[in-house]
Amino acid sequence: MSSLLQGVNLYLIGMMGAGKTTVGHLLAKELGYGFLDTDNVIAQATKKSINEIFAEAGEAGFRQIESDVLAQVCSYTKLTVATGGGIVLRRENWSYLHHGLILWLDVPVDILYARLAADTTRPLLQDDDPKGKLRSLLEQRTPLYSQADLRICVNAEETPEQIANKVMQAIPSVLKQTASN
Ligand SMILES: Nc1ncnc2c1ncn2[C@@H]1O[C@H](COP(=O)(O)OP(=O)(O)O)[C@@H](O)[C@H]1O
Ligand SMILES: O=C(O)C1=C[C@@H](OP(=O)(O)O)[C@@H](O)[C@H](O)C1
Ligand SMILES: [Mg+2]
Repeated sequence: MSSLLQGVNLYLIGMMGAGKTTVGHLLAKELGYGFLDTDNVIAQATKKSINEIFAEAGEAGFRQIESDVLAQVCSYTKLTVATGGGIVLRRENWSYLHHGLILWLDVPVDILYARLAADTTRPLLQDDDPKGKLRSLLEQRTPLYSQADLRICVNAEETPEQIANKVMQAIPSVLKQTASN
């Protein structure tokens, strides 16, 4: 499969809690690729947590660092990259993402909420109504996530391993489409 992707990076996009980091790890192993998580790269580079960056620089400050990191990351090959859920917001990020194959993990809000209800590491969810916030973010971002090359819909029962298998099976169909275009 690694030779089939010919070193082209795989970028995972989707909402907070969609499983980009979890499934991304598994896909990297399957593809024989390296793995990067843009949030982890940001935290390592700044020596700050995502919460600290949002508190000190605001969302706009975080988005700038996120774009800078993505610009660096896309100069490498053979990577599976788990992105942050808001990477789709900036137009310039799409020019980087389109260097690779873009995969949307599409997960319903109820599942996202169940996974993240007790999580304190997503600053945008530190809200009086986190479920409503997830719903409005998903509504706002769906037209953007829809621009992915491949959309994988996930249900509540599917394990990360099953989702990774589903992605691996779906990748050839997208490559065929690209080749015939
Ligand atoms: N398929 C899954 N089934 C159950 N829990 C999952 C699944 N995928 C991810 N999780 C859990 O959901 C939470 C968010 O996953 P994560 O990979 O960090 O998502 P993202 O990077 O998209 O925000 C983590 O606690 C993770 O263990
Ligand atoms: O959706 C978002 O705007 C964000 C998602 C987070 O990453 P995950 O999608 O990995 O949770 C992180 O980048 C930051 O908290 C902002
Ligand atoms: Mg993540």
